[in-house]
Parts: sequence; structure tokens; C-alpha cells
Amino acid sequence: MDKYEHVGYLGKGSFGCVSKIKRKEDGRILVWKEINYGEMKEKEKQLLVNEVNILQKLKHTNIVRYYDRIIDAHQTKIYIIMEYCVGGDLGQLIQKCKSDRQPIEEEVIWRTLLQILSALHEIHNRKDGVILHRDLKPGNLFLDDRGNIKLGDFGLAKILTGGAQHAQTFVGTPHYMSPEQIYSKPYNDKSDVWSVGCLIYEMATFKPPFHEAVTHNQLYDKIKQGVYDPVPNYYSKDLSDVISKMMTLDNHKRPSVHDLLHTFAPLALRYKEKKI
Ligand SMILES: CNC(=O)c1c(C)[nH]c(/C=C2\C(=O)Nc3ccc(Cl)cc32)c1C
Repeated sequence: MDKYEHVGYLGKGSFGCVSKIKRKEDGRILVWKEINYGEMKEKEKQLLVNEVNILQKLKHTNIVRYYDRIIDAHQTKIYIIMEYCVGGDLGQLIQKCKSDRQPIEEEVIWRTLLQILSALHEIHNRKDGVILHRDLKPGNLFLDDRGNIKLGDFGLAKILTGGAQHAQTFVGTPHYMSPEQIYSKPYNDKSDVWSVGCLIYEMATFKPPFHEAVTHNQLYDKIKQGVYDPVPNYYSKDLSDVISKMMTLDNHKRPSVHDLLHTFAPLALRYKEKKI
């Protein structure tokens, strides 16, 4: 613990709170996610061990970098030391633009989509086993000082190795729950794609595609019907098309991350060029 100086509280992650810290040896600003495992059931401890093992393997520009971990057995706490993202999380950006009534620029949405898909391509196509994030939402995507997106908080992620071809179902944030999860089918890589569709839709409309449901079952019925308000017409047809592709109800017909990167990466560049 004496390697780091606590600077300030930043927010809550899965299983624990996130703080800004300074590494004493070089003054580098990092974060730690502090988790108290004292009350955890075996299954939750396994998820925690999972998260650290997964994070240690991942080195990608659009995934928060893991640096270290400290186990304080006396306090039954683990501290996961990771990259600091000065821009905070995407949920804060959406909330600010919503309260300022300032639509997020289309180029920003395309750039965000490309970076999230690039991070998912990394974890979905690993040789040592497909990793599913399983909790993609604005609060789990972080912004660095150059507006780059970093996929973070692998608290619910799962490695599918060997026989375990499918993660167990019903894990994730209800708003972004996919139809296959509602039908108790296994969570799979296309379920992460569904969540990205919901997330990009929320960047464009400031609300999740399926909302205004009083109970979870009402929300699940809306998701199963797959009917949501159109994207505002100040965005291109290309954007609403790629959102509807990612929100294809049948996950077998839904494009994979690989498909999406190959079908519209040139498109996103067009929007990049359009800005000039
Ligand atoms: C109000 N909070 C913030 O502005 C904020 C900032 C500047 N950074 C963060 C969070 C993280 C951050 O900066 N790096 C992270 C790595 C992993 C996880 Cl789970 C979270 C973070 C937050 C929540």
C-alpha cells in the first residue's frame, strides 16, 4: 500500500469503489478499484479472480490498462491498480450533453463505435479463449485525455475456454439485456454486440432504446418486440442502419464484431472526412 498515495474518490465500479491514486516512485496518476471480498460468496470471489486474470492478459489501446494488484488479507481487501482516464465515463458525457441539450456529434458517435468494436474484437478473438465483457454500458467506458474510449470494469466478464462454450445467462444491466438472455439462451459474443447497439442508440437519443417500463417483465416484453423510437433525423441513415443491424433480434442473424468492423469501418472514415 505504501507504493501509492490516495488522492481522491472517483466513483463506484462493479464490486467496489474507484479512487484516484499517485504512484510514489514516479508521481504517475493511476486509479485503484478497492474491493472488500470479506463478505463475498465463493462464486463472487471466483468472478473477482476472473476479473484480475482477464485484465492482466489484455493490452489494447481501447481497454483500460492493468498495472498491479495489492491484497490486504488483514482487511480482506484487494486493490486493482489500473490506468487513469481523465475524461471520466461515457455516462457522464451523455448526461452532460443531455442536460445542455447538445446532441453528440455524429463523428464522435462513429469514433466511439469503432473504438468499442476494436476493443471487443480483441477480447472476442483471443487464442486462449473468447472473453465476453457481459456488462457493456456507458458507465463502463472511460475517456482518456485525447477523447479515446477505454473499455473498463471487467467485473462480470467471462473467459469461455474448453468445454464451457457458453457463459451462464441473466447477467448484465436490464436496460441492455439482449433477447436471447430474456429467452434464457446462453450469453454469447453477439450479446455484447446487442449492448453496443443499445449504447450507441443512447448516445444518439440520450435514452436507452427500451425504457419507460415499470417492471422488468414490461421491459423484457419491449425488448422481445424490438420496437424503439427512431434515431433523430439530424443523424445519417448510415448511423440508424448500423444501430438496427446491431439490434437484430435473432442473434444468429446479428452481425459479429468482425462483420461490423469490415462492413462499416470505411463509412466511419467518411464521417471523419465530412467534418473538414
Ligand atoms: C466523477 N468520476 C470521474 O470523473 C472519473 C474519472 C476521472 N475516472 C473515473 C474512473 C476510472 C478511471 O479513470 N480509470 C478507470 C479504470 C477502471 C475503472 Cl472500473 C474505472 C476507471 C471516474 C469515475
